[in-house]
Amino acid sequence: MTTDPAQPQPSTSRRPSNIVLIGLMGSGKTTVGKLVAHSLGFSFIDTDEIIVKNAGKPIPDIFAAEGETGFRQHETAALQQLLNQLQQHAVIATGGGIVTRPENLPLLKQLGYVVWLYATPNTLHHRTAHSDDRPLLRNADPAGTLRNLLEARADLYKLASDLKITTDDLSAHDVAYGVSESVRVEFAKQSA
Ligand SMILES: Nc1ncnc2c1ncn2[C@@H]1O[C@H](COP(=O)(O)OP(=O)(O)OP(=O)(O)O)[C@@H](O)[C@H]1O
Ligand SMILES: O=C(O)C1=C[C@@H](O)[C@@H](O)[C@H](O)C1
Ligand SMILES: [Mg+2]
Repeated sequence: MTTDPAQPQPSTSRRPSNIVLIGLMGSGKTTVGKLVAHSLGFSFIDTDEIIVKNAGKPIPDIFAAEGETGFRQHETAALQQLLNQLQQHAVIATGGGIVTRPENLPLLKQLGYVVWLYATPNTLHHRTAHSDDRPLLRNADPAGTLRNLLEARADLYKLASDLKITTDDLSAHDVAYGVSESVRVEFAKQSA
């Protein structure tokens, strides 16, 4: 388990007891998020699911009809919706591009403790190659796209997160265990 807490740790004393997962497509936010929620007895929320429900159509159709800009507007609205109905004890998986709008970064931290699931583009490519439901990877060079997205977003993930977990050599269950144990310690500190 490789974790990297060596980044500025904002005060979390008044933040809700939620876990927010960020990272590129295929980093495991949805898969790991469900496992963490199950193991901690938390509820599970996925911003991609909220967007699909609100828009009444799947993500590729939203991109086709409204472009990436339209999708990003739905994404910010989903975060605002979550903050307006703020829950405790939830695991919130996000979409891979949630950090690309600067106004989303403070919203993520207001929602909870933010964990960046990191993997190399090669790993991400292997994990996403079987599926066609990610519009940004529907092109001739999805591995190159993932490399470019990592380059463009890495600093944003770092800025937005309280903790980074490198997942390349870990099963989804191992990652979930690492997240659960890290947040147990964090939430115990907060309530001390
Ligand atoms: N640590 C892991 N080891 C092996 N496979 C994994 C791991 N984490 C996730 N996967 C697999 O990778 C695929 C993508 O995972 P998942 O959909 O959870 O990613 P995501 O971060 O939610 O992506 P997106 O940003 O597109 O929503 C799934 O098939 C999942 O089972
Ligand atoms: O990384 C991204 O920009 C995306 C990731 C997915 O979770 C979806 O939110 C959508 O396919 C866009
Ligand atoms: Mg997901």
